[in-house]
Parts: sequence; structure tokens; C-alpha cells
Amino acid sequence: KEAEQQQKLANVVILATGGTIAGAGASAANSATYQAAKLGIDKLIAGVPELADIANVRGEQVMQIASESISNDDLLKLAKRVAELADSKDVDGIVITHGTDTLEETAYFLNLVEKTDKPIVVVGSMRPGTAMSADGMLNLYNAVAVAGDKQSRGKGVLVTMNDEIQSGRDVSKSVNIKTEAFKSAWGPMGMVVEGKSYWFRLPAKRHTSNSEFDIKQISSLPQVDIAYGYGNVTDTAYKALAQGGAKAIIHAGTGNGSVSSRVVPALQELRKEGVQIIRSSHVNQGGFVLRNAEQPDDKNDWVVAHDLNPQKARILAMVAMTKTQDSKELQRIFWEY
Ligand SMILES: NC(=O)C[C@H](N)C(=O)O
Repeated sequence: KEAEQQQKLANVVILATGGTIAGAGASAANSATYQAAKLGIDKLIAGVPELADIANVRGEQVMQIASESISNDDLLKLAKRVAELADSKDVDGIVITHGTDTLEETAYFLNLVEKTDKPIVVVGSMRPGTAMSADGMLNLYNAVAVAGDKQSRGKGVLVTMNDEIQSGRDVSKSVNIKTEAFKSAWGPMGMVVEGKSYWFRLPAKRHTSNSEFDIKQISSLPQVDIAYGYGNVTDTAYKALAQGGAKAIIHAGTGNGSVSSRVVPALQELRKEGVQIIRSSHVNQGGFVLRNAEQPDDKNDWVVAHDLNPQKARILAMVAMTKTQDSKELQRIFWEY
């Protein structure tokens, strides 16, 4: 009978990368003071025995780090392993446990480069497993449930946190400390309650199977960096980033991606030298940058990131620039993804 049940359940692989979901604190009262990336994947799985009721789960430790330290090489390594698993006949879905600080970057990266319809779910937690009211167990349970559910196929890379199913493209860490940390300007795609999914919307942007990018054809990522806009800003950071080798600079602009008059000449100059300038907005949850609004992008030959926040714009720029150095093509890609 047990064998029969196993046959019916989906096969879900959990790739562990570290983060707070694998963190440990000194006491149960330590919900914010702890060390991330302490527990191995076997311990995480053993901590939620109910996983065995909803899927045939196995784990792999891909890395063990806090997500603020994830590098482009780490991203490539993870994405290549995801692609191998997605190609395996005996894998129905993939879960990635991840720190929350850069979770939105990894989720968007995978959303762009994984050529599969199989569910890929990225999950983390805001409190370590040792804390009172730890959120990791339920988040992981929900992630495995969503990854093993046929309904989740073809919906792009997903993020399950705080009972919500979010699009990996749209979601962003918007609050810290609190467990309702992950929000999307366009709302969640659904809810997952007691392991059952309830869907309400689909992503409109190109992703996964429908993407022109494929991790199997990407072996390195170009350097793209971010500089922040604020009152009294100077052009020092922008110039330094270009000197440091940035092929594109994401302007994490004020408001509608506006650029200070003290910075504009340097950005025009850098563009002439070949650096791509991409205007984004650091307005939290709702930055919306349009071409030629605030700045003459056609004249300057700059690109706008539209609704992508600066860190997501960096991901898309890197992926896009593995294929093109043309600013018009880059802009097309920023509209479509
Ligand atoms: N909540 C977390 O996971 C934060 C941690 N610094 C990380 O991103 O790994």
C-alpha cells in the first residue's frame, strides 16, 4: 500500500542554498539575531515529516550561504542544476530553499533561463527554525505542495511565502523582520492553504519555456552594477562602477527613474563609451519608468527598466547582454520580460 501511495505522489527535489530557512539562533526568543545557513537539507526535510504525505521528496545541498553573498557564479551553478533536474523524467517539480535577501533575484533569473514547464518554487523564511513562530516549516511545506501540483506547470518560477503564491518575476522583499515580507506590485498569483493551491491570475510576461534565453547556452554573465539616486547625489559612483568594468549601469533612480542634473553628463559620456545606461526606480513596490518621461532616452540612447526594480533590472540586463549589446534590443527585452 505504501508503494502504491509513493507511485501516486509527485517527485519533488529540494535544492538547498542556505539562508534563514536553514538558520539557527541561540534561543527561541532570537527571531532576528541568528546565523543564516547553518542546517543541512537533510535536517530541514526531517523537520517537516508531513512532506512525505504530499510528495516523494529528496534533497541536495547546492551551497550553504546567506543569500546576500550569492554571486553570479552561484546563480549559474544553481540554474544549471535546476535545468538538469527539469530534464529528468523522474522529477516532477523543484523547490529551492534560499535566503530572502536576494530571493527575488534568483527567482527572476530562473524565470528567464529555465526552459521547462515543470514547477520551480523558490522559498525562504524570515525567522530561523529555532525561533518561536518560525515560518520556514510551513513555507517549505507549501513550496513542496505547489511544486508537486500539476496546476503549477507553465506558470513561471514561483515563490511561496506567508501562504501566498507569488510570481518570481514580480515579487520583492518589501518588509523585513515581519513574515509578510514578500509582496508584488501586481498582487499574488494565488494562495496555498494546507497544501492546496488556489489560483487567481497568470503572469503576462514571457518566462521559462517561452523565453528566448536558455541556461544551457549561458556560461558567464556580464558585469552589471547599480547606483542609487538621491538628493545631492554626485556622479562618483557611476564613474567608479564603469571604471570597475560594468558593461551596464542600472540607475536606481528617484521617482520615475529621474536623474539628477549633476549626474546626467556623466551618464551621457559613459553611454558614448559603450556602457549601457538603464533607468529604473527605487520607489518601493510601484516604480514605473517610461521611455522619454523625465529624461530623453531616445536622444541619450538609454534604456528604461519599466516596472522592474533595480535588482531585477540587473538580472534581466545580465541575461539579455549574453545575447545582445544593442540598446534597442535591450529595450525590447525590457518590455517583454
Ligand atoms: N531571511 C533571510 O533569509 C535573510 C538572510 N540574510 C539571507 O538572505 O540569507
